[in-house]
Parts: sequence; structure tokens; C-alpha cells
Amino acid sequence: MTIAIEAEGLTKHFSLKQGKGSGPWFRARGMRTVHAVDDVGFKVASGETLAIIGESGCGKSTVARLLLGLTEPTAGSITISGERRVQLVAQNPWSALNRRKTIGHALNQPLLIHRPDLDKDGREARVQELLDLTGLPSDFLLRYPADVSGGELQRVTIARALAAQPRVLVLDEPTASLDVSVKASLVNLLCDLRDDLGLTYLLITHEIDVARLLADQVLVMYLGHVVESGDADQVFDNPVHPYTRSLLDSVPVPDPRRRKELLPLAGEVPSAVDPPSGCRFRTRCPHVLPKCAETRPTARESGEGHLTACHLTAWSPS
Ligand SMILES: Nc1ncnc2c1ncn2[C@@H]1O[C@H](COP(=O)(O)OP(=O)(O)OP(=O)(O)O)[C@@H](O)[C@H]1O
Repeated sequence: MTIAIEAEGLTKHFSLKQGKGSGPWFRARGMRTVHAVDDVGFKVASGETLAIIGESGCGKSTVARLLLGLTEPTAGSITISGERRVQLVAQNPWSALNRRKTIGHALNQPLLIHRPDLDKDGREARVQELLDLTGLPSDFLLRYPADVSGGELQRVTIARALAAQPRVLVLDEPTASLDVSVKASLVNLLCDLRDDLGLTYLLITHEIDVARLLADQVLVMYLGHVVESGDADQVFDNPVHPYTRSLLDSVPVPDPRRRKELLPLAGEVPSAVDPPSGCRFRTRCPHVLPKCAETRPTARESGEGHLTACHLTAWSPS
């Protein structure tokens, strides 16, 4: 197994000025630290998909930005092995493309930067190849972003990302703005591209159904910490951490018996500026114990490669 992406002790803290005012009162209160990502580790095998799931503010996008090199870690590392180029497919294709330029222009531009070996004819042939790869017709070359649907536009952004010949794609909520049927065809396209081109994906998503379809491995994050990780089947079919179980319960499931076993999530994620001590989920956990406030639980194996960070080691999901 070749490892494509590896994160070790990955930590990102942001410093914020206290309040907008100035003067002694504000200075005395100093800076606040946002604990966006704390001590996160994972490995993604080449050709596989790791989905990072969790509620808004849990640190998913910060991990993606660290992988893309858009921000530096406070501690630890995240590396892409070998000459593995990384590209981003973002949630909103409209903001990713220039509305005044044709789709042909959008696909040609990255080739000018990333493929200096190609002449004009070579670039034209490659643009056609990118359209074919993403299931788009040739007449898209002369069309503008406003002339095509959201699903088609997301295919254009995928084609544009592929122009740089990446080995790793960061998919940041790639289907969030799409209808259910369009979403399904985009997920199929992403699966085909991964298998045909040997791509490795880091998928950031709120959408459990999309993660279920695409992921080989899952990382569940809560307030900057990893609370559970493992094979997608293990995590989705036998979630162990109370947070994962609650998160999965927020998704409608066809089997009503399963819903009864799970626990709905109550309340809001606390602030990442002053996260709870010990287990960060304890303030919302229905099984909280006194020691949950004292120490951060270490990750333990609950199946082969299935890790859960929870003090309720004796607790087993029914
Ligand atoms: N540049 C920044 N400066 C200060 N705080 C930041 C910055 N970027 C992110 N944060 C904070 O870090 C925490 C994690 O944010 P992040 O965007 O990674 O979460 P997320 O899980 O991706 O959420 P969402 O799904 O809403 O994008 C949040 O509390 C957020 O407010």
C-alpha cells in the first residue's frame, strides 16, 4: 500500500485580537486562541478516499487548507508523498469561475501554467480530453458559466482541476449546492475518475450520504479533535463514539429500527476559542462521566483499524 497523504500531530491555532476596541481594557485581555485543529493524524492510501465529517466549525476546512498549503500548521505536519500535485474542487462552482470568460478559456488557462510542454494544438486536444473525461459536450467550449446548470458547472471545475494533472484532489463539499439526481451523477463521475486516473481524494463534507458513497476511510472530527476513524463500513455501520452516533442519527435512514438505537444531537458546538477540557464532546454527551472533564481520551481500537477516542471504553453500542 502506497501512502499518498500523511498527517501527524497536525495542529492549527489562530490568534484573534480580543474585541474590536483598543486601550488598556482590551490590551489586558490579550489575544484569544482559536483551536481549529488539534493533534490530528491520518494516512490516506494512494487511490483511496478519506472523508472528513463533522458539524460546521469542527476543523474540516482547516485540514483541507493545510493540505493545499494555503496556511501553515502551528505544529505537526501534513504531507503529500512524492511528486503528488494537489488541486481543489470547491463547493461553489460559480465563485470558482470567471463569469465573463468562456468555459474553453477556463480550461485553457491552467494548461498555460501547468503544461508548458504543450503548444496551441496540444492544449486544444487536452481541453477536449478534459471535456470527455468529465462527460461534457464540445460545444461547452464557447459557452459561459451562466449558460450551464450547477451540475455541469461543477463538472467544469473538476475538468479544470484535472488540467494540472493532480494526483490528489481536495473535494470541499463538492455536491452541497446540487439536486439529489445531479448529486448522484457527480458522485458517479468522481468515483470513475478516481478509479480511471488513480486519484486520491480528501473529501470534506456535511453530507453523510455522499461520504458513504465515496469514502474508503472516514475521520470524524469534533472541535478540532478526531473522535473516531476507520474503514467507512465500520464507522458508518458500527459507530462507537457518541458523537458519531448522534451525527449519523441526524441523517434520515431507511431502516426505522436503527433510528431508535441512535441519539439525536442536542445544542450547539461550543466555541473553539475556549474548548471544553478533557473530551471536547462532553458538554453535549449523553453518557458523560466525571473523568471526561479531566483528561482527553486516547484513541483505542474497537475493531481492526477502527479507532475511537472515548472514556466509555466499557460502553458498547447496542
Ligand atoms: N482564518 C481564521 N481565523 C480565525 N479563526 C478561524 C480561521 N479559519 C477558521 N477559523 C475557526 O477555526 C474553526 C474551524 O473552522 P473550519 O472552517 O476549519 O471548520 P469546518 O468544519 O470546515 O466548518 P464549515 O463546515 O462551516 O466550513 C472555527 O471555529 C473557525 O471559526
